[in-house]
Amino acid sequence: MDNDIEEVLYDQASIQQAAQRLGKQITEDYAGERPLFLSVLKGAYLWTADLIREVDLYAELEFIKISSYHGGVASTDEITLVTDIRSDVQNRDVIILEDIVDTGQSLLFMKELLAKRGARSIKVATLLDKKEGRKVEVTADYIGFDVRNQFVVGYGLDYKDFYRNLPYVGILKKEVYTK
Ligand SMILES: O=P(O)(O)OC[C@H]1O[C@H](OP(=O)(O)OP(=O)(O)O)[C@H](O)[C@@H]1O
Ligand code: HPA
Ligand SMILES: [Mg+2]
Repeated sequence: MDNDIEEVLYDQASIQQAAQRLGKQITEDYAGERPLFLSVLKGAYLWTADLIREVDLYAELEFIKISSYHGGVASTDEITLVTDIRSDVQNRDVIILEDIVDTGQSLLFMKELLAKRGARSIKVATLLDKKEGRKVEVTADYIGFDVRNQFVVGYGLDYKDFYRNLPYVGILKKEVYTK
């Protein structure tokens, strides 16, 4: 797999540092509260595992599965809710956990869904923020790293459902998806 990577952007150590930094911030910001972490599958599974272990709060964890890329390198602009949560988010302080915010459409979908269901507050902690990719206006509150407008994989992020198990985030060589 390493041969398919143009450049490693963030290795395990820098991702751990980002998790520690954001975990500490969330712990301070939510002191005395019991937030609900909502991890967006599949991409956010590793980030979720690392980030929440850096948070010292009575927090709950739920998973929701949505999809828009269907394995490709571009958003289909259509969000499919694959697996919903069963718990009630009404009056809850929800922290959405994402691996990446790119066009922003997945995040906007999530925010609208939670708002409609009566969440008290909604914040977002993302490992990567690709601001140049935005098609809709939406922002994250806790950001690990800003990335340029290139297709990245690893540490949860996929191309055709592969590369999620790379222990780092890297730029996928163009020839891998243009051939
Ligand atoms: O800001 P956007 O352009 O909407 O892109 C961000 C979303 O796209 C990816 O999910 P994907 O649809 O690939 O599903 P996956 O997590 O199962 O890979 C990623 O995990 C985010 O959830
Ligand atoms: O750059 C990306 N890589 C993998 N998945 C993604 N989903 C949105 N942007 C990306
Ligand atoms: Mg994907």
